[in-house]
Amino acid sequence: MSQLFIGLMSGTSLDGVDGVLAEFPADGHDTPVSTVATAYIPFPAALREDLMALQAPADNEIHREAVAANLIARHYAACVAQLTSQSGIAPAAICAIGAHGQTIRHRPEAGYTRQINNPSLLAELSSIDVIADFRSRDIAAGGQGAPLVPAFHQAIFGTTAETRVVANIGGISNISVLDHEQQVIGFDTGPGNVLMDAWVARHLGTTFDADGAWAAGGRVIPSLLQALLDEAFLKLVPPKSTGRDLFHSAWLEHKLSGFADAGPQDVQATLTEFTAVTLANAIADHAKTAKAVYVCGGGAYNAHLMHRLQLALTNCGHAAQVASTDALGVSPNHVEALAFAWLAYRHIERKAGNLPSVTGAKGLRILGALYPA
Ligand SMILES: Nc1ncnc2c1ncn2[C@@H]1O[C@H](COP(=O)(O)OP(=O)(O)OP(=O)(O)O)[C@@H](O)[C@H]1O
Ligand SMILES: CC(=O)N[C@H]1[C@@H]2OC[C@@H](O2)[C@@H](O)[C@@H]1O[C@H](C)C(=O)O
Repeated sequence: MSQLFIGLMSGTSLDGVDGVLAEFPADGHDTPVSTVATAYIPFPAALREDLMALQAPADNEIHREAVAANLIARHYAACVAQLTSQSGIAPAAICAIGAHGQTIRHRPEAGYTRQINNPSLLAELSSIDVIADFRSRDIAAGGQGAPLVPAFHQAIFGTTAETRVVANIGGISNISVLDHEQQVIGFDTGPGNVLMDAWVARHLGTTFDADGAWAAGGRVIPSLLQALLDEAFLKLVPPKSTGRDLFHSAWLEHKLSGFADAGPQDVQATLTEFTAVTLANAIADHAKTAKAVYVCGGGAYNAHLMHRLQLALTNCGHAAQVASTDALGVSPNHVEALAFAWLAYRHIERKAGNLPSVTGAKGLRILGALYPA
């Protein structure tokens, strides 16, 4: 007998919610995990704008946050409905939903992080137990509350055969260094797609640079790349995490002052390089013996970025080969949602979901709170 869980993730790209319905062992072991169904519900443009506005302090936030949280819960419920109808599995057969919520503020140094959602409404609409608010307990224990996926990466991708890195390139990027001879290292490396998406929206009116084709036709501006790399967060020693709180449009505007003559396509090439170089530097500093870097998140579909990441690693004198998590049998699109299904499974099993070596928490903690169906 196995246990079924749903994982729902909507990340810093603010594009929509990824869902997976997955099967975990009945005995509490981490593997085997198998994906039964997947779904993706894009957010309408108006919700994306509301979520973007909530990333920064402004008027009447409590009301706007609550309204957006209800809408998030309704989109989450639509994603769950798609998973159950696609698979033909009844809600009553599903143990729980792990729902990440939408990050609108991440301030571990101030003692909080906020992932908006209405888990009660989601439980009401789906008739399935919901586990939510995964990050707060780790922060209560002195941790960053992020990144959380390294524990899951270790559980399903860890091996004694090689040291490997899993790099998640979503809105923000993070890495997990999986070396069976030492504790997992994991931290946010800086921007993933967030700056590239903002630049492309402004100049092409699209939500992202498909396959990195626009960036591939531009030239990297070395002095601008240096200006971007001159950021205190990048020099911090882990544990560390970040978000739109730091890497927002105003941050980019500030860096671009003095580059008024730079062509937009060259800026895009430089922003893509910035993501590749910050990832490569983090891997070179913390995963010297890694043989392979497996990329997940939407950035895995940016062919130009993948190519630049490989080049940046080679330029650092690193021998690792870059591939996507498809090579490990999990589609890059589904890794994060699967991680939140796994975190819900861990909660129900009353097992810890955090890694103190990654987040800096005082100890292992069971993550999340349960909202009964
Ligand atoms: N074909 C593609 N070409 C280029 N970029 C792509 C492509 N497909 C997806 N992306 C990028 O991936 C982003 C979405 O990635 P993802 O779904 O991993 O983000 P997320 O869940 O918000 O991430 P996180 O929570 O890790 O920050 C898009 O905004 C886009 O920039
Ligand atoms: C606060 C927050 O939402 N952080 C996200 C974000 O997106 C990527 C990176 O920054 C990571 O720290 C985290 O997400 C993944 C799922 C994590 O916790 O591992």
